[in-house]
Amino acid sequence: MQFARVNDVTIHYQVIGGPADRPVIVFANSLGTDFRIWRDVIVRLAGEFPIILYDKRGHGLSDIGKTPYSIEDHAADLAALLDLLNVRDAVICGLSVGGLIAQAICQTRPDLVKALILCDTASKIGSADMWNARIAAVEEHGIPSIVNAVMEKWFTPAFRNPDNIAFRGYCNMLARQPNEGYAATCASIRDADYTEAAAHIAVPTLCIVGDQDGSTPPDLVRKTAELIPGARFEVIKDAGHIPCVEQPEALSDLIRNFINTTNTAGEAQ
Ligand SMILES: O=C(O)CCC(=O)CC(=O)O
Repeated sequence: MQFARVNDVTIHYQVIGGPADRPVIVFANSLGTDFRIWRDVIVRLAGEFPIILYDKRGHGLSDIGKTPYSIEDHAADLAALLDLLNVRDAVICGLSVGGLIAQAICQTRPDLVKALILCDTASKIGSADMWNARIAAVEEHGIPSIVNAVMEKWFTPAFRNPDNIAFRGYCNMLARQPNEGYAATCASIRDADYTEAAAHIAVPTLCIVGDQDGSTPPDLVRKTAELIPGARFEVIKDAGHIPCVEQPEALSDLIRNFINTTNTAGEAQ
């Protein structure tokens, strides 16, 4: 296990070595998850690319830190971690709030970003009312009280079969995140809007969405892709909000193909 101290929080991360002449892929996960959600993608891409995974503050084995947070706080943690690891020009693959963090870091630290993969995310996610209701539910009754509702957005009905032990495991993953870190991250999503910034993204970008995503549906992700100059847009079949869990092969193929067809000068071919 690897831990780093950045911005007064302990961050849990993992580095998986790969060919030095290939870009580093940095995976930033979604609300209420830790970096284990990428496992089935990592086993497919390991050996082809160096890989970095991490738990954002308030999630997994990372500290909760001082709350509330902003997306810029999350982005500053990731930037500090990459500085510590001497990483520049990475491909940042962000899922949902991880995609907001990727958009933020693109603005604040463009030297760290060679390309963006925005997975099941948007330039703005949800409304203030929706996030305030979610924060109130978590503060009053804890994350377990919202697990069933959230799972309907995360996964397709086929995956939500009660006999699917992986489904049970991901319910546990969400329920066991710290309430305070989860609620603080909800507030950071509520307050983030990268709609104006999207037009200024100057790196090759791939936007991906599961066809049954209930949190950031295909139309929302398509609209975000349309705001970003030259962005590609792909839909993964039979997936909800977390395609790295439900359709890891399709997602890995899209990531590999995107990187392999993006030249070192930073232009999509
Ligand atoms: O998944 C995220 O990072 C935020 C978007 C969302 O609303 C997902 C959820 O419902 O948990």
